[in-house]
Amino acid sequence: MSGSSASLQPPADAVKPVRHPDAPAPGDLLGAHYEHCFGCGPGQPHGLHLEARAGEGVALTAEFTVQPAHQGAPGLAHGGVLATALDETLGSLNWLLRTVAVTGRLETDYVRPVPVGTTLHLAAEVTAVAGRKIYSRAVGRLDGPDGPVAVRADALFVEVKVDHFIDHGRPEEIRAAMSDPDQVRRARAFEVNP
Ligand SMILES: CCCCCCCCCCCCCCCC(=O)SCCNC(=O)CCNC(=O)[C@H](O)C(C)(C)COP(=O)(O)OP(=O)(O)OC[C@H]1O[C@@H](n2cnc3c(N)ncnc32)[C@H](O)[C@@H]1OP(=O)(O)O
Repeated sequence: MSGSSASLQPPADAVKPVRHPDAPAPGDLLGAHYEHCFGCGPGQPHGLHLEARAGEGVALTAEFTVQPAHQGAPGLAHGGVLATALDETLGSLNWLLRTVAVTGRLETDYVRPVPVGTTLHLAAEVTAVAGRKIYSRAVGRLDGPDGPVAVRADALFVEVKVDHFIDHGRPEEIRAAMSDPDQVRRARAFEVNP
């Protein structure tokens, strides 16, 4: 079962997550954090184009429709693509904390196959925070927000400085992200680690 490994159990000194006062209002779309992100970027032709919407507290919902480009077995979503959808959904939670963080660990359960053409309805929440470590979980359902569970994940994200991307990313993409005219994406990339 996802989340069963010791490193996904919050330590005793973990605290409840605190929604940032400037987090998007419940119901608001979060938008993409980067034009070319495979998970959420509008400029990524075969990407997931996942759309996340803020919920109450440090929780959100997201939707992703499985396209023919996302197949593994004929007519079925590739498991890695489903893990990406979970990862992207969980990663989007960090915007509600106004924290930049990257996935350290992601554990997934695949419960039901997900056919091409299906819209996966995802729901995710941060469960605990301990220093730089952010613990979260997500579930993806078929046929609607209350439909049968297809996938589940537990994750540990680790807070990083923007330098993480500048030090490790390719200069051309970093430059492009820095000059992105989209103000929301720039805010998500650069205004969270003052
Ligand atoms: C200029 C342009 C800007 C653009 C701005 C864009 C902003 C928005 C981008 C977001 C993108 C979203 C997209 C979706 C989310 C991804 O997919 S992110 C991409 C996939 N993830 C990665 O590439 C991460 C690669 N790994 C790393 O860089 C490093 O291992 C990490 C995770 C930063 C940790 O390294 P570190 O900073 O040296 O921290 P470290 O001291 O090792 O660990 C800190 C704590 O975390 C624990 N930990 C670390 N890794 C693990 C693990 N794998 N398992 C368990 N515990 C762990 C450690 O045990 C430690 O615990 P404590 O000792 O404090 O109790």
